[in-house]
Amino acid sequence: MTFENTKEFAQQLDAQDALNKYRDEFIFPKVNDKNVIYFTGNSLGLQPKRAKSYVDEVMNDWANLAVEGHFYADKPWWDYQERFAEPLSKIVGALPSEVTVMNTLTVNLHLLMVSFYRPTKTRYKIICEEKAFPSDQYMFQSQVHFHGYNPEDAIVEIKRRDGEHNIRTEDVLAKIEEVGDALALVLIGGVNYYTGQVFDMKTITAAGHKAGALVGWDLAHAAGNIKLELHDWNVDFAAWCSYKYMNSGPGNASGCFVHEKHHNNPELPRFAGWWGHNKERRFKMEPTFDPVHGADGWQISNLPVLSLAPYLASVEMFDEIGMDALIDKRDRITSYLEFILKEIDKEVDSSFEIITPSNPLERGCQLSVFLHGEGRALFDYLMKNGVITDWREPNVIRLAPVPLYCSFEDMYNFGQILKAGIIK
Ligand SMILES: Cc1ncc(COP(=O)(O)O)c(C=O)c1O
Ligand SMILES: Nc1c(O)cccc1C(=O)C[C@H](N)C(=O)O
Repeated sequence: MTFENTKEFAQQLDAQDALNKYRDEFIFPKVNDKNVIYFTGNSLGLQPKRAKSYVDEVMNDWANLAVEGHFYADKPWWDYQERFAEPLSKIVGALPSEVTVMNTLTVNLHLLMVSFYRPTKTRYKIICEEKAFPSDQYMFQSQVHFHGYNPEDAIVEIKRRDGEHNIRTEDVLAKIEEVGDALALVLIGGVNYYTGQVFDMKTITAAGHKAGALVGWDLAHAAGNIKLELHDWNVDFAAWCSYKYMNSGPGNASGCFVHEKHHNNPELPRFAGWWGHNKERRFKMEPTFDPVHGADGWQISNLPVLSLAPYLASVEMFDEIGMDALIDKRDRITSYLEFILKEIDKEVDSSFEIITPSNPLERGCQLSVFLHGEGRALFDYLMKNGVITDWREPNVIRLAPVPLYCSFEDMYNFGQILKAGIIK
């Protein structure tokens, strides 16, 4: 499709966009009395207007029913998480029994490592990506220490080639083969937080299995952003946070995936708690743990229903729209933003380098831009002028035009503000 850098053209794209009406479902912060152009849904999604009524419902049930709310609320609290199974399974490409919601992302990765990182004297290495999100690096290091291994030896990072911003699939596959019999686990961010690169999860999962390892994915930047087929790709486990593309609110609950092939394995260790115990018998207060079938069997504590409420509101909105429609708009709006950036780059005496892959199959909605000719002053200018983006050292701004609430006109307006900020 050929694009034009004009307001009229952007407005025409908005008029043709079936998702444009969802923009009105979100609350935008204002700068100078105008809605901001929000590019940081990859860090914290905007608040869906309908989230408040879901939270109010729990607050009212608590006020009116108190402890009885566990069983007699309209949405009883004791199995509140089961409402997520259907919609969430469609978002991540899983069976309903393979997903659950609980805890937070790094906590869940640690808990899943209990089951899926079981190093032996000879097979103990973990393959991850170079410059993984710091929390993942700390998680790896502490897990490896916990098992008595040396992180420098046990953690194998896949490097970028000199002068390249993204990791090549062929290099991941070569590293898996090289580590071979020593490889216990492959665990990579499905979408890299810094560059927005999408990894070929299907191919990498198959290669990990071929080497005799297990394969998990950190889907913080993938869930609700890209098409996932976790069940069909035969992924062993995965976890994600819900506060980014799934708009559930700051620090909110995480989601987990455990492939059904692991559900009935009595050998698999896990850290247990009463919320993972046989649902029908949970309140019989029995002494021996009998896990619920499926990913719910990894639950530990009774759930923070107040925080699940906005997550449920959001997941139901995804269910209404469907990932295919979302991804269709995502590709159009991301390509339009890419076009705008290139147009502005031609018009000004500066130089931007988009370090995210240009192939739509290798990216979600994030474009990470290296500002060669500009520095932090440009980022500050954008923020002051109502463009909410984020700055990552040394010189990168990340722009995520989230298809649920960003408009094509936002992209055009952003280009004009960017140009004024550079010429100034
Ligand atoms: C890839 C990745 N992993 C882990 C985290 C940490 O998540 P949490 O603080 O919810 O554990 C984040 C985001 O903060 C992330 O982007
Ligand atoms: N969760 C965050 C927070 O509470 C404060 C600041 C940033 C975050 C983030 O989520 C960062 C995000 N994972 C990233 O990709 O940079």
